Amino acid sequence: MILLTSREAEELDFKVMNKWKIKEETLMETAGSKAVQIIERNINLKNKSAAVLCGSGNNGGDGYVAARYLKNLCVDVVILENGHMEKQGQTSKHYRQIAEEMNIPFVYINNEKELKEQLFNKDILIDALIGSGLKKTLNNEKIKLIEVINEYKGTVISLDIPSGLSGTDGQMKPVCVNADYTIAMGTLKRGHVLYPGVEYCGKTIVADIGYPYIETEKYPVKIFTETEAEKTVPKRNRITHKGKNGHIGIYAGSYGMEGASLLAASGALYAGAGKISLNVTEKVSRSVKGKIKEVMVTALEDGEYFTQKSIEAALEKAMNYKTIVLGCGIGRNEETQKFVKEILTRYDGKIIADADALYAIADQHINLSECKAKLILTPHVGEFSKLTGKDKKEIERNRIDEAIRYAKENKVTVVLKGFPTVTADENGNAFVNTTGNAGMASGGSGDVLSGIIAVMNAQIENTLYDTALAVYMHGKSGDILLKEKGIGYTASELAQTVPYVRKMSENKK
Ligand SMILES: NC(=O)C1=CN([C@@H]2O[C@H](COP(=O)(O)OP(=O)(O)OC[C@H]3O[C@@H](n4cnc5c(N)ncnc54)[C@H](OP(=O)(O)O)[C@@H]3O)[C@@H](O)[C@H]2O)[C@@H](O)CC1
Ligand SMILES: [K+]
Repeated sequence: MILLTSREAEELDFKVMNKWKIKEETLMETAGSKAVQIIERNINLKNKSAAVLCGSGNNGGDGYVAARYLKNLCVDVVILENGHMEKQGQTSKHYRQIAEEMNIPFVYINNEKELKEQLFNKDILIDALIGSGLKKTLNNEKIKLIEVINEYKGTVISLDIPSGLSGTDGQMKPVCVNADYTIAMGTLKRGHVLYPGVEYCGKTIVADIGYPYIETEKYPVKIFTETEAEKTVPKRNRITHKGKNGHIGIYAGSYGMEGASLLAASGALYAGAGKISLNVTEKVSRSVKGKIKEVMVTALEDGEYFTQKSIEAALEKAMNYKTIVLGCGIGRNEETQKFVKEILTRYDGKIIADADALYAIADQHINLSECKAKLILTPHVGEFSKLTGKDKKEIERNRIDEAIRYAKENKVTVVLKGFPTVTADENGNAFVNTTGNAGMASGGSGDVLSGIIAVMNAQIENTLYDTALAVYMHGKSGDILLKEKGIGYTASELAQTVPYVRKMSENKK
């Protein structure tokens, strides 16, 4: 499912009207009627009263149409208006006139007091004040109206996007309607899934208003949905064997951080790896050997952390693997960072570079476009800030575009972890993930993810989809655990829940 900025949404409307000759009247009629169908499915409308607050733009136009369908369902409906109604477009005017001819009452709202009076005793408010046409910061008049809406106790349904919320970056300008439901017209906008916008949308439901999919599928940023997971998840036939399901090589852990290597191995194990080899140093091997029976452990060199001494042995072993995980808990010693640099520049397979490997890339100024390996980088915002030299807040404000830019510039796949996690590839395509929860912000969760990504990349053949699927599964495991146990579930449990998620997606294929 595509995810658009407000500008892209505007551009898509324009294309649909001009190239595909679907008229504005048709789009607005469909938007308003679908909205009421969705409302009817979610709320009992019997004996209910509703106010539809319409602005002067096309969002208000959707509101007039919705008011008509509500009236047809015998809802006691009033239309409230605010804004420069004289600049209303022809299509909105047309639907306004129909509502007038149906004797739906109209009230112009001059100030917040009048809005408060009108909302008194109304069960439902349809917010059609401002949609994706929001420009810059709200004026005082609109801010006060939105504050009244946010004190209102009835059910609030925003058409397209809560008024005051930016569809592009999910920021409030500086306030926005706090909706119970948001009915997104045609497509999701970034503001519906980015923080803090996502907290103000309530339940977001997309109304299909008939955009031709050939036009929409061209947009490069998409949500990785359950449907994508079902289509992408690898399916095994009966004659499979462990060699076919991917031999995963993990180079992880150092003295004191042994657990990271085991968690990456658990991620790979429960995601369904064919074989797993865990490569560590002698001192680490003493504590990890035998901890996971299915994992083969090899000590590449003596000591507490990897150094250049074991590069040749590491590269020789790497020839056996389908994908490699590099970096979880390896530490940030200069010698370890040189070990990372040699692997990245000399190995020509697929590497999932995580945690300390990302620090090595930044500290050793490794030129990623010169690396032979096909790289998947999995930074959280702190690591991404280290890689790019950018401020964390700046990255958070623009996490989708930042991930895409970095992936394109460095010819890598990036998994920018956080809320929401963004998986971007070198061609400028990206998936935004909507599974996962705050319980996953705990030690070891990222190590598990690296293992899952390695397996999905070993079992399917499209890096962007494989990686996005792994991110989806990881988050979904967290969602299952949150429901069953609550916050406090562990990274090990996250790994152990992955088979259930995989089964859910496989069964629906
Ligand atoms: N085009 C189509 O075919 C389709 C479009 N569709 C629908 O149209 C919507 C987009 O419509 P749009 O572009 O007309 O803008 P829209 O969101 O109604 O807001 C404009 C008004 O908001 C106000 N306003 C803005 N900024 C402000 C500020 N800072 N401070 C204060 N006020 C501010 C300003 O009003 P004013 O107060 O100046 O009168 C301005 O006129 C879209 O979300 C979807 O619902 C769908 O039906 C599908 C088909
Ligand atoms: K709205």
